[in-house]
Amino acid sequence: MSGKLLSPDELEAALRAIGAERYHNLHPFHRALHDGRLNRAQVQAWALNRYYYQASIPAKDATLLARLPTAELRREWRRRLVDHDGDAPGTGGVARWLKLTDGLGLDRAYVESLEGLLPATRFAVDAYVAFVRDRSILEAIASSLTELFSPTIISERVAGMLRHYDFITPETLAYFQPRLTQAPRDSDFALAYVKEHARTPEQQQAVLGALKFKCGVLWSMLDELEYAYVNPARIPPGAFRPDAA
Ligand SMILES: O=C(O)c1cc(C(=O)O)c2c(n1)C(=O)C(=O)c1cc(C(=O)O)[nH]c1-2
Repeated sequence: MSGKLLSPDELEAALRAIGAERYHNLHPFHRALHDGRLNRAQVQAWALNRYYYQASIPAKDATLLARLPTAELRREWRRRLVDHDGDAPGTGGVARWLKLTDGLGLDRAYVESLEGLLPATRFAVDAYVAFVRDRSILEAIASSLTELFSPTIISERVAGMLRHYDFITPETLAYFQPRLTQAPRDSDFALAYVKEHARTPEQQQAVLGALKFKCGVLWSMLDELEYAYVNPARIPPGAFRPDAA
């Protein structure tokens, strides 16, 4: 499908419309998480699976960084690596995510081993990393644009989880606070980039397709969490079992 050439602002509106329709804040598992309808084991399963997403983001950003053609772009993108990996042991977003899994009572070595992952988590996250590796730079940058919508979901999540779960504290949710400033900074850059560089109908459709793909990555991770851990729970063989942890 080619379609007509959109103005940069029409392209932005089309991207935002995709988020309004497809972002994972609309998924029933997220609604249940934020509204306090999950038990501790189900929150554990969410955090354990999301760990793989968090831990893979810097690898995804490193593959893109290596392909970026200018120092200016690389300088912008390398900040993301520092945000996630930190610049010393124990710092950065992945380390802060492990504070969440610690706080939920999960064994750190077990989380990091990835042994308890749901198969669909692995498929979805690996597909995202491969997409960013294999597609055009424009599509790779566009696929990060779900972050346009993440500050809203993160604010809802932090407020909702603190209100509803007695096993959640502000310290365990420390991961999310810096994201409220990092995500808008990152997505402002990515949005300006795609608005400037998607100059043909084909490129614009590719950008829109990249965002739809990414929404599907996030959505499908929640689909399997719901299938596996919400009654009637159908946990795949080998995946995290709360009763056995
Ligand atoms: O909590 C969330 O719902 C959420 C969503 C997303 C996203 O929309 O991809 C990211 C994050 N968090 C996040 O913490 C994060 O570091 C991040 C990086 C990226 C990316 O695609 O590069 N997305 C996200």
